[in-house]
Amino acid sequence: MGAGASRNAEGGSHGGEEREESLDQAGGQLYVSLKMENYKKKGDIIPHVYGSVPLVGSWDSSKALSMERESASMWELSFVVPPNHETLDFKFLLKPKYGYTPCIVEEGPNRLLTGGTLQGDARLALFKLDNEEVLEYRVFIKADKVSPFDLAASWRAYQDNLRPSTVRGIPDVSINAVPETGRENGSSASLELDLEHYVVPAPSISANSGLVYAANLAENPRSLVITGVSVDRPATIKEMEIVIPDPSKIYSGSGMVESKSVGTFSPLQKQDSHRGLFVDRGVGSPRLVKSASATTFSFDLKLDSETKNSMPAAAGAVAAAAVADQMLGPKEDRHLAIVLTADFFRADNPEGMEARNEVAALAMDDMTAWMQEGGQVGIFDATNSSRSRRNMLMKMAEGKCKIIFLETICNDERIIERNIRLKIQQSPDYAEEPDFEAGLRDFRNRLANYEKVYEPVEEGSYIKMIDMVSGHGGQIQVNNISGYLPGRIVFFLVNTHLTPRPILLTRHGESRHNVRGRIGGDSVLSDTGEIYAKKLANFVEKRLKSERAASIWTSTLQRTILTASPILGFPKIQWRALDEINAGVCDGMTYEEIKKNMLEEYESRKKDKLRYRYPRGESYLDVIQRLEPVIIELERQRAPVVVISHQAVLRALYAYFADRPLKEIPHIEVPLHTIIEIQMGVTGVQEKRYKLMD
Ligand SMILES: O=P(O)(O)OC[C@H]1O[C@@](CO)(OP(=O)(O)O)[C@@H](O)[C@@H]1O
Repeated sequence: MGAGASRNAEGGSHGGEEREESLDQAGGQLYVSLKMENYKKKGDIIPHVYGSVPLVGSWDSSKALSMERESASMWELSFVVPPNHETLDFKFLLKPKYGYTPCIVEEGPNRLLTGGTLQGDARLALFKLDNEEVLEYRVFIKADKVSPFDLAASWRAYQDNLRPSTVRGIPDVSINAVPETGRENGSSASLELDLEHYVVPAPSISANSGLVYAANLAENPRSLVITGVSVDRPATIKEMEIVIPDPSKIYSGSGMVESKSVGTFSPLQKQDSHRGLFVDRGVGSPRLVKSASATTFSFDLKLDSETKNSMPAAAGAVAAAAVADQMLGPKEDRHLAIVLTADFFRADNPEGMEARNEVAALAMDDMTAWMQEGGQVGIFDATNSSRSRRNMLMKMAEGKCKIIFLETICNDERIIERNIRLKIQQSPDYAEEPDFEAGLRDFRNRLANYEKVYEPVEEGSYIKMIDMVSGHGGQIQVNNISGYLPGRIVFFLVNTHLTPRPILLTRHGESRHNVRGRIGGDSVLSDTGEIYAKKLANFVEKRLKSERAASIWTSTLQRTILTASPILGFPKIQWRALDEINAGVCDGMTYEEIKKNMLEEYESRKKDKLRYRYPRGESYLDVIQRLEPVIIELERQRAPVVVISHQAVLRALYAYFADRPLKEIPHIEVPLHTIIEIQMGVTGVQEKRYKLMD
């Protein structure tokens, strides 16, 4: 493992107190490595470990952790002790390879690890067999304080070397191999083969079930979906966009993030009644509307401007950056626009050109008006492939917003071909074209027309993303970009992609605190919660059976870790950022108790649940802010992720993907024992819910 204060069975310390303390502060955890050595051949007996924490069976020998054979004579087991368990009592026991009995517990007192130090000096484990024979094992115990980064690095090393790690239990990063004997889920926990059986409609308030959020309709070029003009096929496709921030609107005197919103503006939205308002899930944006006629469009903008005093759905990442920008960045960069390029009318069609410029100007006007009302980052979604068009936009933006052009270039014929096909299949542009081949011809002609007028961006501030779609290699060029928020936008763009993959969100199984109506805390699962954990494992096994690269993310609280524990065969990663909202002084209380003993607090929360911060705890806005790295990491992942977290946290995450307004977040329904599947991909974001328990 990586750096860390290390103590071995001899009680020697390999790291100073100072180092240990700094690891504690960095969220270090105790990584325990146990080895047992015995040269006598006892192949039918397997050493196990059981002890005082749920990870090692809570003194239930049937839940003891089995050690792995490291060599002919050596057995090994590694695990990470939950941060809340300062002390770990444990013992070794022997179990037969087949069946549970006899189960022979080692002689002598319990072994005790306190704060990383082993008490006592028991370097032998003695087991009395039935025939009075004593079986002797040499014991090696090592306890290291490790940071989550060390654990993540160990997982990466595992991936690089394709060598199964023996780390098990509940580390920040762990891998549970699927045992040869298969799962031991009880029958009450097994699921139907057909997962569709468990599908339930999303609650009406979320209103997004079955609805496609038109996020990034095609990887390249996004804006081509808005056109209906015929031309030839180019070898490369290019596009650009602009973003506009207004940090002045996002920072209130109270020190909280007050507002931030991101919008996507397409010139064609003004004239094409088929088109929906684009939603860029990555940065939050105006709400999706199914029909974006001029009226709907302005109505939608109005909706957004009404929320100008609130940050839009889970835009914590950008908001944090914008707050910093406000404090640290240049004051003149009030607004920022990202402009898409790649035109759709023929250059030799003067009427078309005029109409096109007119709608572009109208959309730009809309965007700047929206900014005046509180909008911060706007995405001007058009092709803008000629210098003259870009000049026009820059002139219009003068004194109103800062423009960053975003040009994406794709030289990969296969990706272009895939996108063209997706476009014909899924875009409303071709909804009324029954002949797929005719659609293809039309679109290829259109692309050829873009090529004729295309002039690479070489002016102003720009970001060029070259061949970055596949996730392998590629290049990003950044010119004349400064300020915290533009920097964060670059960071976001580098990490985001449209590879289709599901994200499964679920709360932990019912906890004992849930049963008693107590908030927060770190209780274990109720019996019902344990059944859910098994059903979830069953579900994940079926749903992700061919997805070996998938991973399971939990918080650092027991109820999520225990919910994840029956899931086998996938790496598990703990995130402190996924911990439940910190209820501060109210932690462990029921809502009734808060009302009775702290009426003012109760009322304040009721009045403004989003901004209310528990004394010595957190607000929803705080939770949203701390989710930034999780969101970026979820955007970056190309394989499925199962996120097992908590009510408040999942409300915020869900709102980000479903593009729900900020003010709704604290009230979004995220029931227990329900899986929300978010399907990410080139056609936007789709949602499906599964309810595993009645
Ligand atoms: O913001 P509210 O609606 O109080 O919901 C958050 C609460 O949900 C709870 C359950 O009441 O979350 P969870 O069980 O998912 O960890 C509390 O721990 C938490 O304080």
